[in-house]
Amino acid sequence: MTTETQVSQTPAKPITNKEKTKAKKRYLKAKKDRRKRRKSVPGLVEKAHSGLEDEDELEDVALPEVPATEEHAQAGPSSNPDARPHKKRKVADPGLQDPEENVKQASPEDDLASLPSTSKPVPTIINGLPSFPAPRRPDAPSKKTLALQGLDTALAGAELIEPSTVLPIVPDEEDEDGTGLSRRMKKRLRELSVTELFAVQTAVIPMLLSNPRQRQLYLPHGSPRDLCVSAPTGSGKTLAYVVPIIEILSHRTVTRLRALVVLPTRDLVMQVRETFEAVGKGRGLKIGMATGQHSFAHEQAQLIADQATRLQGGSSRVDILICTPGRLIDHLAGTPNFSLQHLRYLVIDEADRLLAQSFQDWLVQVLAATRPTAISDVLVMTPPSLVDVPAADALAPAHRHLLRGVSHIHTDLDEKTEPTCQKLLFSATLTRDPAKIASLHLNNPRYLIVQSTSEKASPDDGVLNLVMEKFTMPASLSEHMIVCDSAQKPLMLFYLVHKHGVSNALIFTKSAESTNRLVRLFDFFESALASEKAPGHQPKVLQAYSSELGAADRKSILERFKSQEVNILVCSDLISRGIDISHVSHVVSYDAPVDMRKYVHRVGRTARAGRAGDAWTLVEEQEARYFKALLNAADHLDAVKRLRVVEKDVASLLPSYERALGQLKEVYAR
Ligand SMILES: Nc1ncnc2c1ncn2[C@@H]1O[C@H](COP(=O)(O)OP(=O)(O)OP(=O)(O)O)[C@@H](O)[C@H]1O
Repeated sequence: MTTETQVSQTPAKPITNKEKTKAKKRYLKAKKDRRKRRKSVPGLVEKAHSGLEDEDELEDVALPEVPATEEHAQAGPSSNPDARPHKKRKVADPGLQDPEENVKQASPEDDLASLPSTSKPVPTIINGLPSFPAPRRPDAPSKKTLALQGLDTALAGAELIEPSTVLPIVPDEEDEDGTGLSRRMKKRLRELSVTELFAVQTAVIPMLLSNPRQRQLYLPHGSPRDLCVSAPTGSGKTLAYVVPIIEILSHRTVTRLRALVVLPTRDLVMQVRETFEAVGKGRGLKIGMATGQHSFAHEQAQLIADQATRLQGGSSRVDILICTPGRLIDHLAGTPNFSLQHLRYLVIDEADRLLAQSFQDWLVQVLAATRPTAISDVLVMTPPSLVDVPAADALAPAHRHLLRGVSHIHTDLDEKTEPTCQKLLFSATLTRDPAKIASLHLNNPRYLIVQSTSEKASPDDGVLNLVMEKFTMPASLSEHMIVCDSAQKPLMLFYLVHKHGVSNALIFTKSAESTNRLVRLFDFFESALASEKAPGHQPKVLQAYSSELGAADRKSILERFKSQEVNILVCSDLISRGIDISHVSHVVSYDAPVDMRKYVHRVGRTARAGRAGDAWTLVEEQEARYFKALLNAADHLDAVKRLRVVEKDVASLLPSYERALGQLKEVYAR
């Protein structure tokens, strides 16, 4: 302690300049010697790098000796003895140099000079070891490549059908045209004004009818191939499945539930039922519906002949059942003898919408019901009062092993039996989701895509368009959009109605609230306009159509619209899918759709079966970017023409509009 204090207290002896110079000389000499020694001992640099030398030495060793480029390496450190020592730079690319190698880098000028004309990075040799070119980030795969990755092989090999394809129906000769249609069916179709088959029908009908084996009701030793069809709105998908089902089921002797058609809404069920009734007229097939419109007991009585006896083969009053998924599940769970074992066809129309509905896992339950279950399961599912007497009654071939009391010894010669249920999926916007497709357990499926192919298009393009949601629109459809302030939307609608002849129209809004408000304003506007015009002026009749209305009201409104008593229906997306009203000549999206699928289905309510139609979308200014991006992503922006409306275009409507607005405000104030 004292020593330390003493030392610290002793004043330091000043070092003279002469002594400083001597010390420096000694230091430089030692340094020079060290360098000489190091040059004579190869591998010292590496040693230094491994931390055996002190930092000062490392710097000295590395700086002049490591060239950054090949040129420097070849020239060697002595090629330019006058060159200024390079400044130490940070290693720019960690992939190019090991950051731990504290080596000197070339100056930027040297870098540029040393780059070959191709400007590609040149391997650098550091002390004999090559350094590799800087790793380059590979180009991102194109959207096309990504979209085609992991595709279902059946989808990748989809068959494309040109939308303009038609096939005239030759009335007299049976199957002269290769369609497999009977003379009777051709006659019926002509009575219904169907004189030619549309594109989707030319592909689907022969596929289901022309092979005699396919016409059988049971195919237990070779299940039929399933079918997925994507075709534009209004292209005739309904007849594509209704006609073959009627043709094949007409050969049946006993009534069994052999065709099940699942649709997303009650309105669609009724519409498809009408088509079945019309095409199957006089064939003796019984067609039933299950939508929940009637009481459950009433529906049970309509569907099942014998609910009292437990029949393993099931019991059915109908050959064809058209239903919504919810009610179907109710019957599977709670209707005795309701069985899907005899199903020959399971049709899922508007398939993408239905597959998106997870309601009680309806699809899993339906598929399970088509397959044979173990006898123990049958007994568990049977109401207790019926357990004792499971009477065998015409089990489907794939279910025969469940037959009680009949012993069967299995041998190697037994062929495996499968249910004969053939799945047919239809949509204008078929799903591309591999998980959803997988959930259907499709049997060796075939994909058909109705889509125009340009000469330049590759065979992949059709599939790619489907996968990338570039859906085909009806050729006879004209599309327009008006970008306006949100407050101007009602005025723009009135402008379309009165200046562009928008009538026989469906107007889509985003909510029931929006529908009600619009209908009120429209009524006020029409009365105000009528009071201004000549006495003969006929105001337009507009009616709301929403889920808030009862089934009977909705039916009556649709009928009044079909008979053109009502000129315009204002509705939600409830009827944006599938509804077929031939005289709809205009569709207005009063509130712009939020996705491309919705857009496709809405505009598809017009321009059906080759008829002309116009679709209009009112886009609020703040939505314009999003809406255009949506169309652009589907390669559809160019098809939608922008209509610019200026003040003078709407000037004559303004007085009535302002009066109507005043009246609406009063109503809401109350
Ligand atoms: N071959 C045909 N000849 C004449 N009209 C036809 C023919 N096929 C279908 N139609 C008519 O075309 C209209 C549209 O048919 P459908 O409702 O089956 O279309 P869709 O493809 O199911 O449309 P969406 O995808 O909108 O449900 C119907 O009115 C139908 O009667």
